[in-house]
Amino acid sequence: MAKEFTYEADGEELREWAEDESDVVEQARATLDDHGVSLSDDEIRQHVEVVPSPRRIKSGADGVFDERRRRGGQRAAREVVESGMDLGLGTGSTTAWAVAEVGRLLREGELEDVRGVATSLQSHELAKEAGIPLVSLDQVTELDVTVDGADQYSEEEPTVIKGGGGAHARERVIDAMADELVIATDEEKATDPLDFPVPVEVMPDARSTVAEDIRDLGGDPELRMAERKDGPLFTANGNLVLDCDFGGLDDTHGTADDLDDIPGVLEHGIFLDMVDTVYLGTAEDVEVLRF
Ligand SMILES: O=C(CO)[C@H](O)[C@H](O)COP(=O)(O)O
Repeated sequence: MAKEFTYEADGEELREWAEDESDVVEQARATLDDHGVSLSDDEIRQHVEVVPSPRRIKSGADGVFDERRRRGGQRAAREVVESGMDLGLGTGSTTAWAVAEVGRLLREGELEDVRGVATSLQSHELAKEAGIPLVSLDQVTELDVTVDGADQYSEEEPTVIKGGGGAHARERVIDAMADELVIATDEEKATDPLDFPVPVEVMPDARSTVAEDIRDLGGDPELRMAERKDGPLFTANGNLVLDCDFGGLDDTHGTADDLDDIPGVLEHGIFLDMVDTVYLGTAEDVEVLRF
């Protein structure tokens, strides 16, 4: 978890964040000096909160500190999570705010007896840091709620594309186990038709034949490369990911069925008929859509 300082000076909101508290205090002091405000270190610390660390999140600080994502994730956690629940914890920058918020509510005693099941190592680590008791996926068969994110969202049906973080195989299992699947996302991801390249997890040895089948369907598959490692990205299941650009998805069900039928495809990122509620962070507020 990182640390964030927020303070209002002359009607302006001052914000600083850092991985460590000592760094954020130093940055805050410099910013306050620029605004002619003098606070002691202890006073600064009173304006410091625990926030998700961008370190392990693909979209980095820009994604994590996007106000719309913060708003959508936090509000979803506050409104749907209740004491006693078993909770699926999604992956990505938006759900990171939901996980952090559940942790805060547990620390402050507003929630109790919540157990989380993580959709990825990223959300597992974050939940651990946030103080959410975790159980492994094979210890549960049902969940009350899963709060997950989306790479793109269409109100038609409603449908989401997932897998930008490469966690969509495990996300599908945990999303499907929940009585209620809540998607926390932001207005920029809402579009119709969906045109985000569909992440397809494939058996490593089958990547060429699967790519050929995807081209026959009209898609343009691109092997996802790792960052800070030579070669492709391997998922938590030891597989590869083909990001498949179909242009606009005019027939989402048809494309999903076609991908399901390709031997060697472990999972794709088109999630149909699963979403119950969407928390869409907007510039000023959060739009809640129930299906
Ligand atoms: O599907 C996912 C990971 O596999 C994420 O939920 C999706 O990439 C959205 O992430 P973010 O909220 O950071 O935009």
